[in-house]
Amino acid sequence: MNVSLVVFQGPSASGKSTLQALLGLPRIVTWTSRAPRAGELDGVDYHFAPRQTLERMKDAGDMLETSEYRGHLYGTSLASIEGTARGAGLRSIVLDASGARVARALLGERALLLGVAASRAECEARLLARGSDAAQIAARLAGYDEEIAALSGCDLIVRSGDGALERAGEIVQALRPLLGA
Ligand SMILES: Nc1ncnc2c1ncn2[C@@H]1O[C@H](COP(=O)(O)OP(=O)(O)OP(=O)(O)O)[C@@H](O)[C@H]1O
Ligand SMILES: Nc1nc2c(ncn2[C@@H]2O[C@H](COP(=O)(O)O)[C@@H](O)[C@H]2O)c(=O)[nH]1
Repeated sequence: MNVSLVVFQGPSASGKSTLQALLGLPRIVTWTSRAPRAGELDGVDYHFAPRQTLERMKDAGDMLETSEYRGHLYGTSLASIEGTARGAGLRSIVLDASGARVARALLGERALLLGVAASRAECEARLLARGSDAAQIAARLAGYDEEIAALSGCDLIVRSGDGALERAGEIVQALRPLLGA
């Protein structure tokens, strides 16, 4: 069975978006009610919208799935996933464990669930470097153990350890043949 969607899953700051960018596949952009971080662009990193907009989309049946994370609503629109369900080429997406389960239910083995792991200390240091304050770091790391445990549902787990980001490039090179990418 050919993979049509690579789903990146893992704790906050484990390196999901970094690996996704290095892999260089077309990305499915999801929706969020949280504010953009410095450098994040609307329509590129996320579709940023007020919670009411996401709730209206959900009520109208326009969302494949939604998830609450640290006081904000996130969701994958049906429109964004439509081509993938029809088999229109390999794409990637970053989702939490509940979203990954929905992708698996929709696409079966055509979804490759890729777990991204890093130690709690590595995630903490990366969150700090990203400019998160102590309360934000504590809130995000509160889910760390559960998010690591949830990686057991993934097809493959990669460790995005600290140090040179070139190591992440090596991970991606190892993945390409598996994906036919
Ligand atoms: N292997 C690595 N070594 C060192 N730093 C890394 C590594 N991977 C990612 N980083 C850095 O850690 C930060 C978080 O990475 P990234 O945004 O990829 O994580 P994420 O899992 O997508 O995070 P979140 O779920 O919180 O959005 C970024 O500043 C990134 O440059
Ligand atoms: N189930 C979904 N999870 C999503 C979606 N978009 C992002 N996410 C996950 O949310 C958290 C937090 O993301 P962040 O950008 O604020 O750090 C992270 O685990 C993402 O994987 C979605 O549409 N559905």
